[in-house]
Amino acid sequence: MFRILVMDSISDHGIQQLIDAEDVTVDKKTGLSEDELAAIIGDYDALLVRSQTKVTARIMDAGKKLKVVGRAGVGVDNIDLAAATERGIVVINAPDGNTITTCEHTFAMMMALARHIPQAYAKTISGAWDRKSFVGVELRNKKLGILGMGRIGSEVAIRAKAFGMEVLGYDPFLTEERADKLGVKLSTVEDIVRTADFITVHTPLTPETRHMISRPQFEIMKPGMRIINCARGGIIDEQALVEAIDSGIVAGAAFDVFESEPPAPDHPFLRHPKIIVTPHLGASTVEAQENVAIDVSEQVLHILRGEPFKNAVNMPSIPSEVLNKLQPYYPLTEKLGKVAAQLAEGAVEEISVSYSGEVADIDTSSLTRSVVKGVLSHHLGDDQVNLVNSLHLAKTRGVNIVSNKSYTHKGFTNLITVKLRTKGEERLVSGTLLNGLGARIVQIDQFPVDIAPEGNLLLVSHHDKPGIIGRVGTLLGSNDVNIATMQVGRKLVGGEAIMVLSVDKPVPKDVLAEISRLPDLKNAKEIHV
Ligand SMILES: NC(=O)c1ccc[n+]([C@@H]2O[C@H](COP(=O)([O-])OP(=O)(O)OC[C@H]3O[C@@H](n4cnc5c(N)ncnc54)[C@H](O)[C@@H]3O)[C@@H](O)[C@H]2O)c1
Ligand SMILES: O=C(O)CC[C@@H](O)C(=O)O
Repeated sequence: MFRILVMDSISDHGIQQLIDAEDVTVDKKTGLSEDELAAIIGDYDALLVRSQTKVTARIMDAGKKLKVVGRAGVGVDNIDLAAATERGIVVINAPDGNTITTCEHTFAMMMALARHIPQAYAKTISGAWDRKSFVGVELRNKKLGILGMGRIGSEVAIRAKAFGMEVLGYDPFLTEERADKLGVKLSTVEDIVRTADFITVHTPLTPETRHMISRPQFEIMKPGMRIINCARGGIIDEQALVEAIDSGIVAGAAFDVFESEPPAPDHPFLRHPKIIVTPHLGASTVEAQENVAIDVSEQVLHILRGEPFKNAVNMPSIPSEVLNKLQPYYPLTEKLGKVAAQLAEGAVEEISVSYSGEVADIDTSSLTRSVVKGVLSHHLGDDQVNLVNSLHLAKTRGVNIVSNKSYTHKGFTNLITVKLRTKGEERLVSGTLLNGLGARIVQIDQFPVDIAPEGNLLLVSHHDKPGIIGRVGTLLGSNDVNIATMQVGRKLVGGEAIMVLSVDKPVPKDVLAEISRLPDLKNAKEIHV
């Protein structure tokens, strides 16, 4: 008999199949402290949570029988994924069940913002009859910029078209074909920021999306624009937003999520007359809560019964004899994917992985998953992609995956080459495991190099002429950026070349822009590995 613990307010109807199952007993609890949960979790095979319960390493250590943690929702920020993976505990989520509900909440917020509904309601019930203070704007013919065109962003786009809005979308995986199908103009972040009347964000919170809308973006916005966040607190810089509203750039904002939840009682959003808020209600409908609970219950039963399952967001344990052979290649393959993702511009259409030498003798399918994980996690966030779901996520985004093997050695005992094709270009990065030195990148595009894939790398494409290396070094030095190592790769004397510098701290954006403007320099890009 399997024992399942259901925490938080998960829909009773949604978990009915668990209650009905003959091989399962279900206990429901809410509001337990970490100590209280740690004291009882040892009796359970599965734990179901929403976002309230924090599933920490300590809880997992106490959960000696725990095989699966189910998250009734999308974000798994409340679950320690690394700890679960280490302990062989599968973490699953329910990524589809609350898409429509959250999209509808976004629309409710956009309309409430356009027509001042919360403010007008508050004044009316206070006894006033004020029709002058709440003149709104129509959505029709307005430009809506959507940052993040995944499940929720795409649904928002479809509804915005029905309201007669012109929709601009940006997402690293949005191809022109898909944008056309949705009736969305494929745009850049800058385009959206400069021209949109309304902006709504639907990305995960990752290092790349944290404060993706901050002071520099507010400064170039169309005066009178409005902004909505029903995704994750922190994507929009809260302090910078308040300043932009107070200086008259932004006419109003609607937020369902906060950088810290619940927000402190003195949070400036809670008193601002032009900001409307809800307490993370995006997924809170009867339907969505049933959907996510049904989805997660179904998968938990599969896992407990040893049947195939979907929606795992971490890696289940692999038999040790297989893992021993694969283990050294995982960090290399994931890093190759991450580097390739940062080299390529535009939506990724194809990821191709070639294995040659010794590595070709192993079953490389999970290494290909690891490359794809590296590519996708750069955009989707490390907590959303893993070896189990990376190919599935690539497929749902229309990314083609190709892999091939060659048993010749090509100068290295083992060599893995990742090619990324986007609409406009194909970028290549090759790596190897060297005895004693570990993972090395040995080729970028047509240029041979020898770099440890670690930390902050600065990649500079230039013409092979005297003085360039010195000029780049001086600029970095005068801006207090220390160079740890440097490599130059070229095919021909005086031809195209690249310089790869490993630097001790991230290069400030303005310094990067200054480097890009140096004579004989084609491009400078920072890559984080
Ligand atoms: N308010 C709520 O209650 C609620 C409910 C459900 C989901 N969410 C949140 O909404 C967000 C979107 O959920 P989803 O189900 O649509 O996820 P999704 O994974 O389907 O879509 C996210 C999209 O963001 C894109 N993206 C990543 N980095 C980007 C960048 N720098 N610029 C532009 N796009 C980028 C990804 O490529 C992806 O397509 C998540 O943060 C999720 O946690 C909130
Ligand atoms: O209401 C919830 O459980 C949070 C929902 C949402 O933020 C999610 O990530 O699915």
